[in-house]
Amino acid sequence: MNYDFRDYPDREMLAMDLANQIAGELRAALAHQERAAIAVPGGTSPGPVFDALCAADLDWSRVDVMLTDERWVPETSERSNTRLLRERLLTDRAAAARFLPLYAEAEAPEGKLEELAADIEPALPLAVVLLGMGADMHTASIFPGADKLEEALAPNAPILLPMRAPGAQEPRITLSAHVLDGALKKHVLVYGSEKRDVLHKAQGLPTSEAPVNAILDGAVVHWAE
Ligand SMILES: O=C1O[C@H](COP(=O)(O)O)[C@@H](O)[C@H](O)[C@H]1O
Repeated sequence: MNYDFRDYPDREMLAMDLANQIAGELRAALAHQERAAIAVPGGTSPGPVFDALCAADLDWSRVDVMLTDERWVPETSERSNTRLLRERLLTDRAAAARFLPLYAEAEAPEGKLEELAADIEPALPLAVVLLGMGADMHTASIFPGADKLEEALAPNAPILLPMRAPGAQEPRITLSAHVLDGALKKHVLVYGSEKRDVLHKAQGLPTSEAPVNAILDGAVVHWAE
């Protein structure tokens, strides 16, 4: 597994620097293609990166923004990744971007998979992906022990999968590993010594135990305490 590990003095510097890198990569993609797609995580880590990225000076009207994964909850829920995205990324200059949702009102993700994937397919491959990682080595909503883990890691996986896992409070929907790994530029955001050690321990483990390994090759890991 070959990835670049960047260690920052603090989270604020990481957020500014990472947002600048991503903005540069989106600009570069837009210089030679009509549209560029970016997938970003939810959870507790990416908010400050979104706060910096939303002000980036680039042609957001040609950018497709999607989540790497979503919890199957409405936007009114505090746990909605879409809500975080709308509040912290799809604002300021980035309000001009096109949002491709991973949630639609339905009891369970299964009923909406095809509809949601149909909108995402023309936007692929991703120009940029930003991923998070849980302390259990999950990334996006590809969890160890999940019901559709093997399918999500398969090279011929569909774009989207529903996912239920012991480590997840609610049903999830996730981009598959090959869609995430197929991004031209891959970034992983990790805070704190516990997750740094977890990432280190993931080295050499099979992707079934450490799903994050499925996307690490060629990625840049951005870390701050
Ligand atoms: O549930 C999720 O968790 C991961 C990690 O989140 P964090 O709060 O530990 O940063 C996140 O990357 C994913 O998008 C989210 O749905």
